[in-house]
Amino acid sequence: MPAPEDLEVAIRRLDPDLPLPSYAHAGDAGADLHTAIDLTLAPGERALVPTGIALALPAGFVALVHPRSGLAARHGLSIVNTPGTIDAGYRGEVKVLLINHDPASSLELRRGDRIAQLVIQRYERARFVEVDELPSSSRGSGGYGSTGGFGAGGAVTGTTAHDDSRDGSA
Ligand SMILES: O=c1ccn([C@H]2C[C@H](O)[C@@H](COP(=O)(O)OP(=O)(O)OP(=O)(O)O)O2)c(=O)[nH]1
Ligand SMILES: [Mg+2]
Repeated sequence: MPAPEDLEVAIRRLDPDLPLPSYAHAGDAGADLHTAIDLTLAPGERALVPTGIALALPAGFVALVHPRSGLAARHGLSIVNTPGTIDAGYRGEVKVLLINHDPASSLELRRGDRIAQLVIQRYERARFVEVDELPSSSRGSGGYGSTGGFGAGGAVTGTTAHDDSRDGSA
């Protein structure tokens, strides 16, 4: 049931037999997206899955493609590029880059299954202003566990983390 304050978003159904994205409950942030195809994902396999819709978001809005937590918890299904970014100017089919993270089980999805959810939100465009020095802050360049985690872990160091030597804080 649309509320008067709902944002109007133009949508094209590229697949006339699939339902439009819909919110399961009032107050939900995510509208569920459906797969337009049957597919089976082997353990570790990924696939770019069509949803049968195309959008024209109003200027200043973005749609983010998020995983559904139930499928993630039960089957290890996620999205490789989570959250996927649907730009306001994009007019092509919305697709979902699914991945089966389960180490042992294949996952079968049927056309029409709800595979992901679309969260539409406002965004800011930045004007990047180059400076020689950034304003100081209490965090500074501390990150990657600098405030402590669980167990004995401290800040992450080594080649997989950000190389601090490039920002002068090493
Ligand atoms: O999960 C996604 C992510 C993106 N897109 C579409 C809409 C988006 O506007 C476009 C480009 O996405 P992105 O900018 O993330 O990809 P890119 O690799 O940077 O491609 P491009 O060079 O086209 O910007 O692809 C999807 O349909 N699903
Ligand atoms: Mg891009």
